[in-house]
Amino acid sequence: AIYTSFPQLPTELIFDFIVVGGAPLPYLATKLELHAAGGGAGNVVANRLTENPAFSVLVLEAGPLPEGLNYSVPFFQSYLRYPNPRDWNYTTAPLTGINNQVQQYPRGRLLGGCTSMNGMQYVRGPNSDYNRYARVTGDPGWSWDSMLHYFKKSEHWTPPTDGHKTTGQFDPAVHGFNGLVGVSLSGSPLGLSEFIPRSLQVTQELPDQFPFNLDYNSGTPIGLGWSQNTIKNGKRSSSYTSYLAPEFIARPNLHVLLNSQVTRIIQTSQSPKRFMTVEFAENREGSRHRLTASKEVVISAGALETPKLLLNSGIGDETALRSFGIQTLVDLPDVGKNLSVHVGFSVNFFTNSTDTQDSIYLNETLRNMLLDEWIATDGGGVLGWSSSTQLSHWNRLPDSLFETFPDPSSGPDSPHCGAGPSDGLNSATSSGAHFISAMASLVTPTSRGTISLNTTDPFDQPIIDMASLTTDFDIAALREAMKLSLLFLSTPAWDGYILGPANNITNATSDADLEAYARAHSAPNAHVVGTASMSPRGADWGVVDPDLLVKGVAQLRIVDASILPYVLPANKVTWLPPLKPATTLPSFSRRWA
Ligand SMILES: Cc1cc2nc3c(=O)[nH]c(=O)nc-3n(C[C@H](O)[C@H](O)[C@H](O)COP(=O)(O)OP(=O)(O)OC[C@H]3O[C@@H](n4cnc5c(N)ncnc54)[C@H](O)[C@@H]3O)c2cc1C
Repeated sequence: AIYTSFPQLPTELIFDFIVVGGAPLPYLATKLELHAAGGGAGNVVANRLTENPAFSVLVLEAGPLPEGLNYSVPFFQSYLRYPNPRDWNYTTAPLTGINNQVQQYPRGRLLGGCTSMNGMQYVRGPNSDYNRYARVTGDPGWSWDSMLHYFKKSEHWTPPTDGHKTTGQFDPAVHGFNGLVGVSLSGSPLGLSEFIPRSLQVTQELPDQFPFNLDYNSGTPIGLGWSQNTIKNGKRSSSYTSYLAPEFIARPNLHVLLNSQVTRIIQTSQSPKRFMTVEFAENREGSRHRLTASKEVVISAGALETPKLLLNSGIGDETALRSFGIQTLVDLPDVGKNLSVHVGFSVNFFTNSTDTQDSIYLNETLRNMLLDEWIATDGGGVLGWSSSTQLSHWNRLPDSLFETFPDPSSGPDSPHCGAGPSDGLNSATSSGAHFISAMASLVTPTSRGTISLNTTDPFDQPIIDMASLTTDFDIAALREAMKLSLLFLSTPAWDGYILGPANNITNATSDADLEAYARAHSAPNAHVVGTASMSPRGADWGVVDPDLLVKGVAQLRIVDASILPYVLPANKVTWLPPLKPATTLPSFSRRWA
């Protein structure tokens, strides 16, 4: 059952497992299935554990349910951005690499977490990155060959809503057809008349830089291919809609308590150290409640809240904890360190096409008409697709860059940058114009940030130091990524389609100009990981072992994105702070061609 407040929770219940927060990425979901015998992850853990009627599981979620059409209609994901009462509404610490900007940073505070409000792009990442996880942790269970089976197990490949023939748009051999997370190609006609054929033409005009890739989720993502999204029959497929679907919520041994933020986990034994009790409250002023698990506490609070929760519970760096007057119960210096996040921005061009997604943002009548269609056809039409892009590409950067810098990628099949043109601005706008956007996004960042306490009040946000673009490599690499994006839009394929650039990009003529442009327009994007990183069993660094148990503690597991030692080069910009593009047309020369 789902309860919305603590008094509704039946007092006679006893829980084997208490899960804090719930919303793993698809790839984490699969990993937890890999470890189903020993533990699990967020809603996935709760689902898989309660397959066994002998286990009783409680999920504690800080936020409410995702209610309302915006959470279900894929295209409306842009309307879920800041400010949103179901978002944590964070702001970053000043971003020293991005001209000291303080930026909004979105995170879902609702059941399903970010999977209930994200961009829905389904991108697994390269095989060599999983093999690096296996190498770095000493656990072959993290290798691509081990994971592929679980990717397939978690996935429910679904035909696009328009029923078009998908031969040549994906490789069925690498997909799963019987799992719980819906994945599909676009069923939307948007951009079909011009944008998509022109984009595909680029793969013929510049096959070395932009080869066509049948399926970027096959383990070798380089090239341009058809986007795959976690959408099922034109509706968002989140960890809530899939792993907590009504047939699972009906299980008598699965309980979800909403509006309950865990404020601390409390030590219950010294040798071995156990933290089996969770303390939680509805809000800052609310009464503190406590519940104790008999088998495990499983933390799935995400890469920002998990380290904060550990630190407030006395698990972290002794010196830092002492400065806040918190007694150190487990000295784990790496809690909150190693934050790794993609960074990028969108280069926007005016187009003379009106067949772009801007029309839907600009025209309320059209929007309502499309919504009527979506409702009447139960998910059909343009709104049944995420408001990002139908094609994506991933690229390696030029070898010349690695004469100066070591290559941070996991191997030759792993990209450094993710891009992909978008038919329209990547965010809702009222600028009155039509755009084509070229995302430039660095997906192998070498900058590392931190999450640290700001105060000891668990209802205060932590200090979120993303540290984006603070290494020489990162800024040089983003500059090269930007050149690639501009190159993509410079080919004859776009003749008669692109009118000229917005955002003054033509003023950037030298590398120094491009870097300045990147620093002025970039944002750390929404794919933060690494703040409670895995390391080999017995290592004196890291926070969890490869089976995700917290080092030095028994029966306490972390199963969210914070455990990944490196961010996967597996996505591109899906969120940007609101853009304010110029509405006049600057002069434009195709200098990048
Ligand atoms: C705007 C946006 C767009 C994105 N687009 C994409 C995309 O297109 N494709 C993609 O793969 N990824 C995307 N992502 C990233 C992806 O959604 C996240 O990486 C992923 O959801 C992280 O999962 P998680 O379980 O680590 O944390 P989260 O999804 O953040 O879940 C954590 C959950 O724990 C709850 N919680 C936190 N603290 C507590 C506490 N103390 N007590 C109780 N509950 C707590 C939270 O409310 C939340 O429900 C996007 C993210 C955002 C924000």
